[in-house]
Amino acid sequence: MQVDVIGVCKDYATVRAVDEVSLSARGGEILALLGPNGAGKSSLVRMMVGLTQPDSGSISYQTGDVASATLATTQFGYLPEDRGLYLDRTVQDNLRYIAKLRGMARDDAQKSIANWLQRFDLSERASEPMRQLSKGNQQKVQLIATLLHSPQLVILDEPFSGLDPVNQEFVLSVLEELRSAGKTVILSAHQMALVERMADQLVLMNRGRVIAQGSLAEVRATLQPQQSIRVQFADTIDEAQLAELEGDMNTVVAHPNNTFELTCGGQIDLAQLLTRLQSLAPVVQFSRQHYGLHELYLQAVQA
Ligand SMILES: Nc1ncnc2c1ncn2[C@@H]1O[C@H](COP(=O)(O)OP(=O)(O)OP(=O)(O)O)[C@@H](O)[C@H]1O
Repeated sequence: MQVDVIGVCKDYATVRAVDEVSLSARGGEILALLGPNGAGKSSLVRMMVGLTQPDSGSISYQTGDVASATLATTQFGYLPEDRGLYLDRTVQDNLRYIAKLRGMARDDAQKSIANWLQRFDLSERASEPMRQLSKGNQQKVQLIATLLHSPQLVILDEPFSGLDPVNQEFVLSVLEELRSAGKTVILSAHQMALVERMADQLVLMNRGRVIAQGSLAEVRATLQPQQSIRVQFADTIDEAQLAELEGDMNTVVAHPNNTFELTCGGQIDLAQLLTRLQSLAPVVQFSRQHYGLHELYLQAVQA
């Protein structure tokens, strides 16, 4: 299924929560929404699953040749930010209830529930009230409730929150499995290292707006992060000479062994910089630090 969000805005009383957001999520792809608290991620996903309506713009869904402005409950699974299962009811009762809401036949529901409980290592907890489970295990039951009817579109608001590293890895593998099965996966998350490993498309939001989107390489190109360069000269150099280059640099930090850490803007011409450095003394090492998603994100939202 393809989800197309075009120029969507959403206002609450005094705040524009979502501001002219456009994106396309496709089958067989994981799209990750990233952004600080209050960036508008939950407001956006709530509109994508039809819980609220955009004030302007449009959201449409395409399955094969069939386009629609709405989703049937069987077509999507949604993990809400404020989790919604009944704490006094057992794990099994909760999941049966959700399966019924999703239109599953009793036998299919039972099989799917048993299968997912086993995969999430919760089979033995099936008859316990939700309240007795740890936060992480409650979260796993919520995930099962989202996936048990095998929806084409899976939308997860912070699926990793409350999970320990082992369970985060497990959920990551489940999401990759969904992608391999051709499902459309949209999630919001704060765990950059996990997102960087799995997402095909990133949508970085801040104050309701998209500030960068695309693959990690495309996001990097859009944000043009600062470059951090390490240079080592063969001989001692006159630091005053290096300082003359400082017009181009944000910072120059000296280290032992004629080594310097240079920080400069994203657009600097590295070949030209190297030539200029070589005019000071022979350069024996010249390397650029690789920025991961975490650093890109921090630079972007703190700008
Ligand atoms: N129901 C609501 N009524 C009024 N304001 C709201 C409502 N829901 C969200 N907001 C506001 O809209 C903005 C975006 O909030 P939203 O929850 O979408 O952000 P988020 O990116 O999901 O944040 P978080 O990472 O903290 O979950 C915030 O300023 C928030 O206070």
